[in-house]
Amino acid sequence: MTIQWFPGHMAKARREVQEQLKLVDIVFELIDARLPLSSRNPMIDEVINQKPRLLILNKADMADEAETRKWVQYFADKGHTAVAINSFEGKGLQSVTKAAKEILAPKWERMKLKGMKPRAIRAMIVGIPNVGKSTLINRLAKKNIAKTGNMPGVTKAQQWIKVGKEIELLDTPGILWPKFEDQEVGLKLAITGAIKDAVTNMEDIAVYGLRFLSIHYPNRMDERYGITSVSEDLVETFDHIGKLRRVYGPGGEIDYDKVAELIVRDIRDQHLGKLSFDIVDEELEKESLER
Ligand SMILES: Nc1nc2c(ncn2[C@@H]2O[C@H](COP(=O)(O)OP(=O)(O)OP(=O)(O)O)[C@@H](O)[C@H]2O)c(=O)[nH]1
Repeated sequence: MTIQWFPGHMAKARREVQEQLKLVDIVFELIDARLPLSSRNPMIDEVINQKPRLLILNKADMADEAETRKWVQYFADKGHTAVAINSFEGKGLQSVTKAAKEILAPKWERMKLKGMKPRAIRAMIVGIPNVGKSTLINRLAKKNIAKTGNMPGVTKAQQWIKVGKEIELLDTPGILWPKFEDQEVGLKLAITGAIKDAVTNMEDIAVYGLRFLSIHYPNRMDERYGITSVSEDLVETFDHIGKLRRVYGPGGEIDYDKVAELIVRDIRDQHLGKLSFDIVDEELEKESLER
């Protein structure tokens, strides 16, 4: 689903999430395991405020496993529990319920001491578009009930989905906007397919992808394209890949648009393996320079 994020829509999305937040004990913040920073809503801390939160790194099947492990540790160091899952195949779902119970254990203990009857934990999922919110809801509910997206102007009664005995999940996820201000974040969202191609230039995405690979995954690039770096003259690199993969136009010349598409498709379809585009060590370095 494509959403145009105009200021009015952002304000409405935020209001809706804040209304839903009143109903729940914990927020499941869904992020893309390939982009644990770039796929987060820029205002998320403010929106969620002090509500307990579990970070869920979804699509872990497509991310670099070593990076994902480091990201889970990174968030733990910042005081957030994070789990990595694959909603598509339903892998790691038990870690979600287990972590939610652990996060809320002190509160439940306090309730028990006050003589209150134990009840199910109420949760909701929040995340940017395309991060897998509906897929996860369906997986947790074990049947197809989540609607994709919400319709403007239609107020829908909230429904609770039972997840085992101990968790109740709101059937409508909170959809918040991605980061826009940073061009690199935009390219990262585009290369993973989180942003629709129509709003981004395919050549820019391909060039970004190749440069990223040459820095972080040169061996994978070598295996696929027989090169480990991107030439100063981009035409040279595109010619090389075009010839290698026989991407010719009707006149026998290299078709650069198609070469760009091929590179992006190769990356998205994992022909270069599992890739992460937010790199923990880079982030830690940035943070240490800012200090
Ligand atoms: N490989 C993989 N694909 C996934 C996973 N989770 C979701 N997907 C795919 O990601 C795409 C988006 O999933 P949705 O569940 O529609 O995402 P959403 O966050 O509900 O999207 P919006 O309705 O746009 O807000 C779909 O093609 C899913 O099949 C996962 O863990 N692994």
